[in-house]
This record gives sequence, C-alpha cells and structure tokens, in this order.
Amino acid sequence: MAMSSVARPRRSSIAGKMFSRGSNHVGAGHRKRSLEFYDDDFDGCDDAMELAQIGAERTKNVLILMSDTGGGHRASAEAIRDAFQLEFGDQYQIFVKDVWKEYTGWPLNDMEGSYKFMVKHVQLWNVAFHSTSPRWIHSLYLAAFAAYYAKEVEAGLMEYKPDIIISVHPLMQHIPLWVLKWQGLQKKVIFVTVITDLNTCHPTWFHPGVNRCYCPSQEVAKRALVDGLEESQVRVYGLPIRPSFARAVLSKDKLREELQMDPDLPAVLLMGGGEGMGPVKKTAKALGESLFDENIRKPIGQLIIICGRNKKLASTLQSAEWKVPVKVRGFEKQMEKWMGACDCIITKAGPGTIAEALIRGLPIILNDYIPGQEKGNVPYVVGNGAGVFTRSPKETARIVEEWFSTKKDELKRMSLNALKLAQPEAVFHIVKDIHELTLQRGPLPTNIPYMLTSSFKGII
Ligand SMILES: CCCCC/C=C\C/C=C\CCCCCCCC(=O)OC[C@H](CO[C@@H]1O[C@H](CO)[C@H](O)[C@H](O)[C@H]1O)OC(=O)CCCCCCC/C=C\C/C=C\CCCCC
Ligand SMILES: O=c1ccn([C@@H]2O[C@H](COP(=O)(O)OP(=O)(O)O)[C@@H](O)[C@H]2O)c(=O)[nH]1
Repeated sequence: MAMSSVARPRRSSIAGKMFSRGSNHVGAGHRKRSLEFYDDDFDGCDDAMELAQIGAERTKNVLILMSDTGGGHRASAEAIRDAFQLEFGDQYQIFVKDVWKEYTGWPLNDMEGSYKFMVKHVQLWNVAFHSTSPRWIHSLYLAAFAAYYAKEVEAGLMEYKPDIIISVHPLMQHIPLWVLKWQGLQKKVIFVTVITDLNTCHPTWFHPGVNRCYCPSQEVAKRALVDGLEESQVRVYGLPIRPSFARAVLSKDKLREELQMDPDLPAVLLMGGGEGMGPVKKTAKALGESLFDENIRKPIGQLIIICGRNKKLASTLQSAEWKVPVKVRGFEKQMEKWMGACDCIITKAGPGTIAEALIRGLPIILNDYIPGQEKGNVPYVVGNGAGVFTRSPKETARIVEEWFSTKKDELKRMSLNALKLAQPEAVFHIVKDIHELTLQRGPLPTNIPYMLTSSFKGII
C-alpha cells in the first residue's frame, strides 16, 4: 500500500557531514552551503518519516536526470513525471533535476551555455558530435569527469535518495552509473534511459549497464542492439510526450476562441524548438506576403509564431507590421493548445516538437536541423509522408500557400499520415514498465543505503 503523506527526500547525517566539507570546484560551493543549513532543518522530519514507513510500502523516490540543452529533455522529463502522478499517485515521488548544474563545476554545470554556443557555430557541433561518437573516446572523457566530480555527483544523488534513476539525457548515463557502482548500489537502484532522439542519436545514449533503454523508434532500437545492448534491455514505445497532449479532448473552434485567433482562416504554426532556433524571422516575413491574396486584397491564412526563450526574436517580430493576422508569443506552457488550434507546423527538426505535432495530426515543414542527432529526423518525417523538408523560407511560404488554397488534399493526406505515426500513449507504457521493474525487485529496503565513498580516485 502506498504511503499517503507527501514525503520529502531524506537527508542523512552522513550527507550532513559530507556537505560540510570544503570544495575546490567552481560552482559547487554555494549549493553545498545552502544544503548544510537545510540538512539541520529536516533531521527531525526524517526520523518521523522513517517511523511512518514501518509496515507500509514506502513512497519510492524517482530522480529524473535532465538538462536544458534545448527544450526537449525537460519536456520529456515532465511528461514522465506527470504520467507517474496520473497512473500511480503518491506511490512515487518524482524529482526532475539537472544534478550536474546544481552540484558540479565547469564545464558540466553549464552544458546549456556550451551547447547553445556550439549549435550557433554549427560546424563546431558537427565535429564535437562525430568526434566523440566512438565509445573509447566518450568513455575516456566521461570517466575523467566522473573521477573529478564523483563526490559532487554522489552528493546530488544522496540528496534525493533515488530508488529509481531515469536519465533523459545523452550525457547522464556513465557518471551516475559509475557512482552507483562505486557505492555498491548497482543492484539496489533501478537505472533506466529514456532516449529523446528519433533516429541518428549519439552513442552516449547506449550504456550496457542500464536496466532498461526505452527507444522512441525501431531505428533507435536497432542502433542500441548494434551498440551492445541486449534485447531484454530494449523497449520501443515511442517518445514520451506530456499527457496533456494525449489525454485532452480539444475542439479546434473552442481553442481558437480561447486563444483569440481568427475562427475561420486556416492557421500555420511557426517555431524553432525551446530556444526559437532556425530561420524563423525570414520565414515569418515570407509567410506574411504569401498568405495575403493580392487579387482579392484579403488574407488566406493566419500565422502563429512561438519564439520560445528567444526574447530578441519575439520583440523583433512583435514590432513588425503584418498584412495577415499574426500572433507572436514567447515561451508557451500550453503547446498542446496552440498545436490543436493550427492546421500545419513549420519547425526545425526537434524530436519533441515533431512527436507532438504528429499527435495533433499536423503536417510538418522541417526548415532546419542540428547536425548529428537531428539529421535523421528529416527522413523519419518525410519518408513517412508526414511532411516535407526545405531550408528556403520562400519555398516554405509557397508550400503553405498551396496547402491553404489549391492543395488542400495534400494537407489532409499528410495529416492522416502524421496521425498514423503518432504514439500518444508512449509515456504511459514507459512508466508502467518501470513500475513493473520495481515490482520484480520485490519489497524495497526501508531506505537505499547511500553513503560516502572514502576515495573515488583510488578506485578508477
Ligand atoms: C577534435 C575535436 C574534439 C572535440 C571534442 C572535444 C571535447 C568535447 C566537447 C564537447 C562534447 C560534445 C558532446 C557530444 C555528445 C553529445 C551527445 C548529444 O547528442 O547531445 C545532445 C545534447 C542536446 O540534446 C539535444 O537537444 C536538441 C535540442 O536542440 C534536440 O532536442 C536533440 O534531439 C537533443 O539530443 O547535447 C548536449 O547536451 C551537449 C552538451 C555539451 C556539453 C559541452 C561541454 C563542453 C566541455 C567539455 C566536455 C564535457 C562533457 C562532454 C563529454 C564528452 C563525451 C561525449
Ligand atoms: O514556447 C515553447 C517552445 C517549445 N516548447 C517545447 O519544447 C520542446 C522542444 O523540443 P525539441 O526536441 O523539438 O527541440 P529542442 O528545443 O530540444 O531543440 C517541445 O516539447 C516543445 O513543445 C514549449 O513547451 N514552449
């Protein structure tokens, strides 16, 4: 039976001692000091919780490891958290965390910044992605970081005392798995990877030490097997998308009213992932022209532009003049509503946006991709007849104009193909499978015996 009270992560006295040690690593000190204070604060609470758990199957702690390198990893992490809550209520307590950012130092604590810099200089990313693909190369790098930041990562894990660790990031398998091994906790803590790339993903996703590797497509599953994972480790359910996409029954008319859109004109959604990347500005300008019919002096469509966290892009577009109805938005929390209110989408080849658009049956124009992990998403969409690829803003604007006028059949056909590819239930299958894994483990110990390892550097 699940404990009904909401449990906070336990903080042991070992953790308390540990957090009081000094650190030379940049970025880790501040966080540790604040935890030292926090630790004293909650000692009494820990004891009470332990007593309450005697005789009951205690709430299991689930730590989801992610980083805001793009918007997709957080979206998938939150999808898994929400699905756990919907399916299992308070049987699980979920923490979505970037442990690297909170506990370690440079460069692990600023992967967002490094990633943003590298994808802006796209050839740099291309070289970094491909040159780190061989296992011996990335294992070497990651082993070095694991050795250097072992105690910090351990502190991060100890704070949440996870019974289950879920990684939704390509660089978050090796280091925590090493830390668990050093702690002798490999067999006690369940570790699973949920891959958020649809096709040409980086091999760091595939670690043979995981209990499960959830692949979003058969293409990724094949790569996992070639990279040495066993069939028993691999499951293919699809990419986890927030339950609000799968479960909400949305009428387009109502949504348009709620979002103050034109009720009748067909609508195109233009975006560039969480960071508003790709040729959004030029495409918006081209659409502003192509969706205005000069003969009848009327718009034939409306445009929604979601700029994500790209504030500069949003303010530039907000101050522009338009001949057709246009809405320019910043980071939106209810993407399912905007997608539900539109008829097609233009985006860079981000896996999260693609999977969400497929669920809403939106034909997709892919106008860019990040080399490496996003390259394979183009044949995935185009090959399955759910969209087209062009980097030209003018070509994009022409295609949308045709879809809204002379080629409505093509739009309809692609919408049906998109729905065929969609996997709205993926996130529920994933959390149910993880639940099964915990049942197979049998009753959990009262708490997972996380402790301070004396010296990591001697172990490597
Ligand atoms: C001869 C030149 C050698 C160059 C290599 C030198 C040093 C390493 C430098 C950089 C490491 C590059 C890591 C490459 C592996 C990346 C794996 C991967 O797929 O990462 C993707 C994520 C982002 O996720 C994506 O988000 C997208 C959104 O835009 C989209 O949703 C996509 O589908 C998602 O997959 O990328 C990262 O997280 C990159 C983080 C970059 C961290 C850079 C830190 C640089 C400093 C040192 C290296 C530190 C750790 C790297 C360990 C290297 C082992 C791989
Ligand atoms: O304003 C925004 C812009 C994007 N997203 C979400 O951010 C994710 C973007 O992931 P994707 O893999 O497409 O690209 P990334 O941002 O990781 O490059 C998707 O879930 C989007 O719905 C969002 O919630 N609000």
